[in-house]
Amino acid sequence: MELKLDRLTKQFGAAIAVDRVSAAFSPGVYGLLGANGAGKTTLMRMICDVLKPTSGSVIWNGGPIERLGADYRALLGYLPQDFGYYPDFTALDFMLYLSALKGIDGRMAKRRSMDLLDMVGLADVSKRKIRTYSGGMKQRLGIAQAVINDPKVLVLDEPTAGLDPKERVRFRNIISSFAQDKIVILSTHIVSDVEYIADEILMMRAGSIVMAGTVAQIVADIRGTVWECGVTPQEASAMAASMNVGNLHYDRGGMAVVRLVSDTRPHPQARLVEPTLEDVYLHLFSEQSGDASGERGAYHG
Ligand SMILES: Nc1ncnc2c1ncn2[C@@H]1O[C@H](COP(=O)(O)OP(=O)(O)OP(=O)(O)O)[C@@H](O)[C@H]1O
Repeated sequence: MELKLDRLTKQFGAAIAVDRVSAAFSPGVYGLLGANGAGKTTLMRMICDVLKPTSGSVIWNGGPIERLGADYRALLGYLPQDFGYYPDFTALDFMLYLSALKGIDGRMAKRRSMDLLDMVGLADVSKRKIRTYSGGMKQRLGIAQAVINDPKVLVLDEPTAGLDPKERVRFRNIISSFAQDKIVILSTHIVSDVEYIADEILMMRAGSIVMAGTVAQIVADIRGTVWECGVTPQEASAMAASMNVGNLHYDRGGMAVVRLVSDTRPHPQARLVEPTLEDVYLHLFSEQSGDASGERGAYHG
């Protein structure tokens, strides 16, 4: 079971939204991390065969998906960013409706719909109209509908948008439980959404995958360059203006504690600290970090 992207490219007029992305996915959870506009949605829409690439291809088990057509879509589950929910349907009716569209027969559809609604914690409210659901409940319904056909490939585009921290945790746990024997690709710009559940992280910037690997591999890349130091507020402002400062907070004594990425010791009091995925993200996506894709070279699978 393998999904491959081969120099996948999408151009809108003169703008290149996705630029020769190559990657290979086997069962597991992949976190596609990138700032707004990095090209995540465009990439996912091509993976789901709802947007034709300008060039390059998506290959499922050795065959380009444009040749597989409906056979490929039958093994795909997709939660788009702007998912339409039919507010006057109940969750159960909505699941049954989608089951019918996917050719799942009546009795089986009902059992599976109820099982999935139960799994995402909506069994008790399955007969309530979707318009009465909170954002988190709608997102959980979004996941349930995406897996109604027991997909081999599950693509979730910013599935945690609008969720509170508790719902995010719940959502991550649901995804982890679904992920066995499936390829799950999940896009987000929130590091903690994927830090704990992704087997592999793909960092996307300006249409390219600029880094890929396990959290440990990615983090190792900047080990020895993440510093923390306590400085005066004036020093903190000067550092923020000229260096790649990530987190900054003021302690009770009025001193600033600055966390930053720098190849050299940024301040006499600075001490090296263990890097996190958030440090890598802030480093890659900070405006001052220069062209990280050029610096590190785009990753082509
Ligand atoms: N249909 C379109 N026509 C023209 N430009 C587009 C179209 N879709 C996307 N783009 C452009 O392609 C680039 C990538 O957009 P995309 O939505 O894929 O990014 P993203 O990483 O998913 O961001 P977000 O998290 O904001 O959705 C952006 O510059 C966007 O304006």
